Amino acid sequence: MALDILVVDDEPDIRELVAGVLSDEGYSVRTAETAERALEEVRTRTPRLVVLDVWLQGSQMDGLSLLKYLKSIDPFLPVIVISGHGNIETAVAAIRRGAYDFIEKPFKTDRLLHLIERAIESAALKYENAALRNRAGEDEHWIGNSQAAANLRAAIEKVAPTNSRVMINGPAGVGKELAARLIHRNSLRAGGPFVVVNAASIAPDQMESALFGEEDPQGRTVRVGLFEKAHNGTLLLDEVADMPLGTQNKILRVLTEQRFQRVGGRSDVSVDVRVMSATTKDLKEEIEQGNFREDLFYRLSVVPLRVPSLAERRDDIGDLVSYFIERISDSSGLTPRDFSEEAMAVLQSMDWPGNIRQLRNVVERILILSPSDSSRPVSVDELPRDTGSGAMQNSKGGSAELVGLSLRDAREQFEREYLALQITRFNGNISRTAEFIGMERSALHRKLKALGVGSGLTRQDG
Ligand SMILES: Nc1ncnc2c1ncn2[C@@H]1O[C@H](COP(=O)(O)OP(=O)(O)OP(=O)(O)O)[C@@H](O)[C@H]1O
Repeated sequence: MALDILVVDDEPDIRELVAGVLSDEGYSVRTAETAERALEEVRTRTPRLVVLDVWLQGSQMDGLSLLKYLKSIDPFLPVIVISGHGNIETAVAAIRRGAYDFIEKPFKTDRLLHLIERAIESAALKYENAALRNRAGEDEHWIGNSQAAANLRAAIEKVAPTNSRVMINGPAGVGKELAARLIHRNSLRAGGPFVVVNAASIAPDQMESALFGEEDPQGRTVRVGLFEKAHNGTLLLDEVADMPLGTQNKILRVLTEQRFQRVGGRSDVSVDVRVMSATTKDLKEEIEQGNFREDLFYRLSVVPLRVPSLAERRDDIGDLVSYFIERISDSSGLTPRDFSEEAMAVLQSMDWPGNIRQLRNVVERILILSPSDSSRPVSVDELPRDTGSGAMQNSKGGSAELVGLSLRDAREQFEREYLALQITRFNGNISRTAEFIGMERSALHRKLKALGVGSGLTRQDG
């Protein structure tokens, strides 16, 4: 996708020369002869780079003020200042106000092109770092060789280069956002931005301003919207079912016309954005209940993709665990450890309601809690018993650890847990416990002793 550059210069020769050279290099170029005209162009769409002559004849607003304004709407927007001979002081002032660099007239076009490349690279790094900071710890690799994972990977590769709108459905933490990211990375828009908006985390009355940006009564941009930030790239509408109905209308319009107006604005902003959506909800049901527009659903769901839950692809758990061990130990310096066969068997028998995100958290927690000198494999005892949402219960509702044990050991373990629970429940009273479980008091005593249960629990014996 051609990068969008705005050239602001009052001298037609320079404007045309620079625009011509940049077009030849494959950039998409807009020009403005005054600061006011530049503002209009920026209003139509925020460019990816601005070449600005700060000495603008015939403009009401001076070049430095224009620069200040550009920086206020996007602090990372690279601006290269052209300065006339003898204007070095102004150029230095421009750098202080956030310009990337300056170039003095007359200049060699090669040098300008070189500067532009460097400025775009440096801005891309800044955007990327900001995105990384927002998403610290996120991975980019698609792990999984199960049939379900392989099918999905094939679908991702197929749909990526098509530019079609994709609707990704699946339970929480299953990798929907990662799937969208991979589609973007494998698409023709890979060089453009990938922007995510989570509809569930934005207040409904802020949604339109977040998506479409905002203008003040003078028509100046006070907020650049996410649609505009995603120009030439991809916008993921995450938790799209939570989008307010009013906003759904407006999105529908953008999808049809690829243009919109900022909140409070009058002029049209035109963008080229591939829109993808993700949802944990059944949108057909949401449509029936009147929460989601059917026409929008069909627009968004040109290609539907379903990401299966982790419980539907247990074969991937081993690979995912190894992957997370490597990633987490690399990024945080924790000592990597293997998992014992029994511990792996336990992980593979869990329900994982929080899916891959939960598995990753469990691995991380185990590595953090590992003794610093431990090189032995992670044992069943080290697995967290409760992960906040009952994950360590397997699908049959049984105790997870039992899966890794022989029948004899499992029976013993079960008896131990069962009796400890009953004794706690009867407040340490052996007689009541014995009566409830249907055992002789003396037999229960013997059993508890043999299993090593109850010494601290038997507070009263009635
Ligand atoms: N196939 C995979 N291989 C490696 N890591 C994965 C895979 N799928 C998901 N992950 C990781 O699991 C975590 C959760 O994934 P992601 O945020 O994409 O899920 P989600 O379905 O979008 O969740 P939510 O519905 O809560 O937004 C992330 O750290 C992601 O990198």
